[in-house]
Amino acid sequence: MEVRGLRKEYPGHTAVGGIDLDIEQGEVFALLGPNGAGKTTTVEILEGHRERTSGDVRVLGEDPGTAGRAWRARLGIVLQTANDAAELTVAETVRHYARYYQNPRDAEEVIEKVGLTEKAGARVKSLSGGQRRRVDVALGIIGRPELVFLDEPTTGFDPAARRQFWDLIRSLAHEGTTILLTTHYLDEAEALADRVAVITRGAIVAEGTPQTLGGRATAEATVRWADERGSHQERTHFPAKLIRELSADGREPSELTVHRPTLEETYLDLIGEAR
Ligand SMILES: Nc1ncnc2c1ncn2[C@@H]1O[C@H](COP(=O)(O)OP(=O)(O)OP(=O)(O)O)[C@@H](O)[C@H]1O
Repeated sequence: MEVRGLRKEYPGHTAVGGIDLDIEQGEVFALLGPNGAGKTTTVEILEGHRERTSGDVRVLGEDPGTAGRAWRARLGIVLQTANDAAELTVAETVRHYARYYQNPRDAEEVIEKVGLTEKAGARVKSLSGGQRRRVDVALGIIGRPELVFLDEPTTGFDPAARRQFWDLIRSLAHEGTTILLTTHYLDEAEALADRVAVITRGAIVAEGTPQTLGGRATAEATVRWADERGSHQERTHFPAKLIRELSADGREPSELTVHRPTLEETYLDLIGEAR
């Protein structure tokens, strides 16, 4: 996917102010940013669900503004919640959506992948919020999409369901599916994404791997340790050198830790929020 100079203007308000993005096939890419930053607007333009004001956009080789049904069938879109089929059971709903695609995944397999096998016969409307969200995910992947858009996919999931969902995303990526995800959970971005971009006020302020975003990997480290004189901490760009000095002549500094900014701290710095 290639995006160049993407802009979306609303009367009196620029929601997306000219962003560039390149996402490779098979990549898991996370879009991070505070409420109102422009993530959903961007994603909806890429999905072909919203018109852009200007900029060049290519998704699976086509312009989402003009691409047709055949293109759409190659996408998997996890909507914020498809409640229209709530009277149907989980299995009926998934089978129903499968019929829209030429080469769908097996419905039972997808239900199992999202961890709803025990609820396959239950009506969608009887499910909990997190279970419904899993149905949304099932519907997003039933058509064997080449590219999946996930807008805050794990909101409302319990911790075990999130871990299970992460495994599912990893297995899709392993099969070569491209994934574009928005999330407010930094641990989710760190666990899943090959690359992340931070968007704030309609602009991308940083982009990179979760490990290196915003200079994280080489940021000043805080080294903490203790000795007979008490606890110490020192900030340094050269933690290994400091530790070599501390452990000279065979001493072993106790309670030794090296802390570099977490993804969350880096993110909060980037969006200009005080830690
Ligand atoms: N139809 C619209 N008309 C006018 N302004 C809009 C419209 N849709 C979105 N906006 C504005 O565009 C900006 C970006 O919104 P968007 O939904 O893309 O943010 P977001 O990053 O997805 O936020 P969140 O994390 O809350 O989902 C916001 O300031 C929003 O108020």
